[in-house]
Amino acid sequence: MSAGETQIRISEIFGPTIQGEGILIGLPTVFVRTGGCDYRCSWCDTLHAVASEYRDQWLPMSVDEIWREVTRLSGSRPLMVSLSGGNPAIQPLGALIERGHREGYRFALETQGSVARDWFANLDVLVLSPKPPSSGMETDWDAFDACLRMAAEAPQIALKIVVFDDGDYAYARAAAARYPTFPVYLQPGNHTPPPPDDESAKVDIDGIMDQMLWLVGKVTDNQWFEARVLPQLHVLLWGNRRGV
Ligand SMILES: C[S@@+](CC[C@H](N)C(=O)[O-])C[C@H]1O[C@@H](n2cnc3c(N)ncnc32)[C@H](O)[C@@H]1O
Ligand SMILES: Nc1nc2[nH]cc(C(=O)O)c2c(=O)[nH]1
Ligand code: SF4
Ligand SMILES: [Mg+2]
Repeated sequence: MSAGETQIRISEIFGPTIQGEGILIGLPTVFVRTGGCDYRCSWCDTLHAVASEYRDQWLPMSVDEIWREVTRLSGSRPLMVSLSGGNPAIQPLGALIERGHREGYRFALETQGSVARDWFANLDVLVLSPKPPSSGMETDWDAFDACLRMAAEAPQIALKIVVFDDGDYAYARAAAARYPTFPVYLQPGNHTPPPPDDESAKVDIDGIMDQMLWLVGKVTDNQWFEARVLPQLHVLLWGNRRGV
């Protein structure tokens, strides 16, 4: 590593798998998951990339090192790279995106919208996932708007909102009404998120299906015809396993 070279805190890099959520669902993707988050959602399904007790599992990596792993996993064939976390926006990812773009890769970023970066402008897809009341977090809409301003040039912007209950549903409707031009994806909450130390933790698929049916009933009963309701496909396929 040369002096001053950018280091990015990485929790895991995995794939190719399919994108299991939201606007890119089904698309072959390599995931680059950064470590660390400025939020602590009560139901976070990725605590191994959030909680400070897992910090020693996060490796500082250079753009070169990350890129070598992405190209190894993808067989050097350009595909969609999803930057997730934790909150990937708290890491310096601009140079990584530039590097990948030079080789024809595309980049999507998943973030809660609490931290805006100028390099959002270079993303191909920005997925903003503001957190509803059941998460225990409060949305700073000024910060959220700043993220949108930074990404004004990004070709695709989508909202993805997790819904566990009526309060979350009302929040999702209000958030969507604030940003009527963006597609909105509603995602049923997984109420059995994996404990970080137990990769084989059981998932309650029947419960998630019930949640999905309830959510579909809500949008159809309320005639919210712009909303799209999608489950976490990777959870249906592989349960609470990590790295899929
Ligand atoms: C783990 S987060 C990482 C990126 C970023 N911190 C965020 O929250 O958008 C990726 C996505 O998973 C969703 N998610 C987290 N825990 C979940 C759960 N228990 N059930 C359903 N979706 C969940 C988040 O809302 C977010 O849309
Ligand atoms: N297949 C798959 N799709 C995903 N979509 C969002 C994910 C995430 O954890 O950010 C995720 C993930 O971990 N795996
Ligand atoms: S913002 Fe995302 S990564 Fe952070 S705690 Fe919430 S769901 Fe987990
Ligand atoms: Mg996940």
